[in-house]
Amino acid sequence: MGMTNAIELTGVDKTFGKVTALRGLTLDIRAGELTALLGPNGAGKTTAISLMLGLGAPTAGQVRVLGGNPRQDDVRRRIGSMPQESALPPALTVREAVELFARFYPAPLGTAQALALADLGSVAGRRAGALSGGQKRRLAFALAVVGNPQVLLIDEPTTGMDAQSRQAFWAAVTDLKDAGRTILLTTHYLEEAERAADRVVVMNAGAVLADGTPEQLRSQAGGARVRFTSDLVLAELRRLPGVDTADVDAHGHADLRTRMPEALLTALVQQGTPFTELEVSRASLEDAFLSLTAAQAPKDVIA
Ligand SMILES: Nc1ncnc2c1ncn2[C@@H]1O[C@H](COP(=O)(O)OP(=O)(O)OP(=O)(O)O)[C@@H](O)[C@H]1O
Repeated sequence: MGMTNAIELTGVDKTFGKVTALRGLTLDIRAGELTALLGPNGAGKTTAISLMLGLGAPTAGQVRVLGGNPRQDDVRRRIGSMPQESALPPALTVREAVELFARFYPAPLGTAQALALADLGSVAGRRAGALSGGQKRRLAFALAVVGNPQVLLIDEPTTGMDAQSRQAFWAAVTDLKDAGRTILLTTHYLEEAERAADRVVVMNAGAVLADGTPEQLRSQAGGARVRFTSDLVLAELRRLPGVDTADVDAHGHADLRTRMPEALLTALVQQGTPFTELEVSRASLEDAFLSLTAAQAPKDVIA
C-alpha cells in the first residue's frame, strides 16, 4: 500500500455468470483527492464501487481500501457510501434517520452538521417517505457523511437534484475535500465533474480507458472546435491546415475539430473565403469523453 493511495484496485476481474463487468481493472485513488469516474452505461463503475465497499469479492485481483480489505468491519466503518438508489427508512423523520445512522459509527458528525452539509435543515422534521426525489438524494448524502468517513464513495450524486441542490452538494463535497477526505464519485454530468474534480478516470468495458486531470483529458481530445458558415464544401474544409474532423451541412454550416485553431483561421482569412458566424470553442470534457469512449475496445488505453 503506497502511503498516498486511499484505494488500490489491482488486476481486478468481476464476472456475474457470463457477464464480465470488470476486466483487469487497475486503479489507484490518491488520498485527499476528488476523483470523478466517468464511463458509458455498463462500463463497470457501479461494480467497481461495490467492490470498494466490500459488498462483493473480486473474481480475481485485489481490492484494498485504507490499507485493508473493505470486507472487514473496521475498514468498512471508515468508508461512507451514497448508492445510486438508497433504501431510506420511510417512517423516520430526516433528523431521526441521521441520528440512527450516526450510532453505527465511533466518531460521527453532529446531527446538525450532517443536516447542514446536505442542506436539509428546513426539512429535518419531515418523514423520509414524504421527501421529493432531490431531497431523498440529499438525505442519502447526509447518511453517507454522518459517520465522518475518511473515504466517500458516491454513485451519481446529483441525479434528480435541482440547480440549487446541486450547487449545495458541490459546495459540501468541496468542504469535505478541503478537510482531507478522499472522494470518488461517478457522474454523467461532465461539466460538474470538470469543475470540481482533481482527476478524471474514464472507464469502458470494465477497464480504465483514460486517466488524468480534466485539462489533460481535454487536450487529448484535440484542442478546439471551430464553426462558421461559408461556401466551402467538405473537401475544401478538409484541406484547411490542422483539421482533424470536418462536417458541413446543406446550409454551409461547417463544424471542425482542430488542434491548431490559429493556423486554420489564418489560412481561412488568407485564402479570402468569405465566412460568417465564426465560433471558436475549447474542446469540452464531453468532447474528450465521447472521442475516447467511441473507441470501443479497452486495448485503446491511452493512460
Ligand atoms: N449483479 C449483476 N448480475 C449480472 N450482471 C451484472 C450485475 N451487476 C452488474 N452487471 C453487469 O455488469 C456490467 C457493468 O455494470 P455496472 O452497473 O457496473 O455499470 P455502470 O458503469 O455503473 O453503468 P451505469 O452508468 O449504467 O450505472 C453491465 O453489463 C451490467 O449489466
